[in-house]
Amino acid sequence: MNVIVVKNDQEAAEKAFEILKSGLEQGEINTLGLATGGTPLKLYAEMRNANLDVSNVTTVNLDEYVGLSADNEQSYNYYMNQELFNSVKFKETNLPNGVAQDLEAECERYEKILEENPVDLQVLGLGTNAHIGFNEPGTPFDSKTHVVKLTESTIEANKRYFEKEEDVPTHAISMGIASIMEAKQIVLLAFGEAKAEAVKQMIEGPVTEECPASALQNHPNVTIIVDEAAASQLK
Ligand SMILES: N[C@@H]1[C@@H](O)[C@H](O)[C@@H](COP(=O)(O)O)O[C@@H]1O
Repeated sequence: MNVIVVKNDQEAAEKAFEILKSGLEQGEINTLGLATGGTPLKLYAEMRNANLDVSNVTTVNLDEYVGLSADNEQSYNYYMNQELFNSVKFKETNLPNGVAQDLEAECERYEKILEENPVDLQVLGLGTNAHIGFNEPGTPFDSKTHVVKLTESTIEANKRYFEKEEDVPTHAISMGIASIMEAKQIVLLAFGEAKAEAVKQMIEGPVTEECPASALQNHPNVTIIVDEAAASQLK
């Protein structure tokens, strides 16, 4: 794992953007894997301001809440349109459909998209319990796209984006750990004291399904960009 410690989230966004830009310039990125949450916001601002030509690039997102449609402001579909897709024109964009009638069929549909569009560069955030995508502790490392029951700790951490805790969906559709590990290159960002324990376990802890992000220790090309607060528990 290549670990880079930076001063703040702006510096992290610039570093991640450099990696993305050089991959695009070298024609290495046909499919870009994207994440949501607060963490990648400044990276998406860099992308909006850069005049990138991504007209040949397909995107795939990690996850979506079950029960939220694309016009719901809390949905990840809505977030991606607002933060990126309305301004940066990709060839094609993909997210799971959180309001699909048949969720199992939706997972299969999404996994097929991933098979047809192998991810060249995957951007990841990190949950406070070390989840990646919405793969909570205990998720098998061989998991593909699946329906997830969110843990109390994730609902607690994510309620800041909702009016009240009861509004946070209890389930999500997420790319599995195995789906994420298929990416040729991974860039994970994490900021703030609240992520410090998860960062430590991801990098220095044992590789175990109890710590989903520890799977990344087995990936051949991972760059972790953290600010000083998130790095504060590293040896
Ligand atoms: N499913 C998302 C993840 O993809 C995200 O990386 C993480 C961190 O969120 P934030 O960046 O808002 O701290 O939690 C959410 O639950």
